[in-house]
Amino acid sequence: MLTDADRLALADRLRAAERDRKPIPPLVRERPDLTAADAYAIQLVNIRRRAGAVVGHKVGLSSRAMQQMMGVEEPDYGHLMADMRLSETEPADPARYCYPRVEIEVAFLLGADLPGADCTERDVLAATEFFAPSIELIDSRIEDWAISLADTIADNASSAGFVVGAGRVRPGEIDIRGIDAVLHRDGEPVARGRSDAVLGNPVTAVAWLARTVARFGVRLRAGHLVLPGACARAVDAHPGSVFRAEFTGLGDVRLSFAGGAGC
Ligand SMILES: C[C@H](O)CC(=O)C(=O)O
Repeated sequence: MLTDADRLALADRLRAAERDRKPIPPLVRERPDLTAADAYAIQLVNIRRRAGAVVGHKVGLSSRAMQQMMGVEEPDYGHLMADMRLSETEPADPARYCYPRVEIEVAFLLGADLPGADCTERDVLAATEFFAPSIELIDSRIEDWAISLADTIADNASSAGFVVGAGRVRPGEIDIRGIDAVLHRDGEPVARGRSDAVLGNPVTAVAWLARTVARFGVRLRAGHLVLPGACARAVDAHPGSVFRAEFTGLGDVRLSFAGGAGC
């Protein structure tokens, strides 16, 4: 376990990397003793420093496709902040990111608080008001995406932004395990997946999240958004990229990037 001062120093480095868009070497290279508990504490230091509200949470690395892509074997979570919300109509500025990638996810919009340590899949379905189509923009403040589990946890689960499409479907109106999703970049299909790629059922990922955040004194609240994890590989975004994702039964969602230079 790191000391509070060690954690603060690593949080400072990640914060500067994000602010200056200058990625840093993996934290575990310098601190091989960095644990997941240290990393969540570092994540929280930087979340508390940010202006604006927490509007939800994300689960990362909950599908085999993403675990294989990142070389990490277990899920983690991060915070979604109000200023991470992107627009379907306003292009995102690629210069704000280091190595932006786009993922397709079925979003959960919570209509009631979830229980913590005992949360079940039944609780998740009861508390979910709507499912919606979404895209998560992930980014790494660690050089070349060379992340270990602890690196990505400390770096807010590599989250950078999200956009939710207009479609809204209530649980009970759709088989949440059988939603097919396809991501198009510049008109070409570049990734496909099915919602059950996420831990067999995205509802399972949200129940896992509720139980896991409870260990850190956090609850998933009514009005919050939960992204349960990508159901397909993430795809690189470039200046000028235009993405559209289609979800059977849920509708579509778009995200585009302005032209210009990233870091
Ligand atoms: C590295 C990211 O957490 C991946 C992610 O967002 C996902 O798997 O979903």
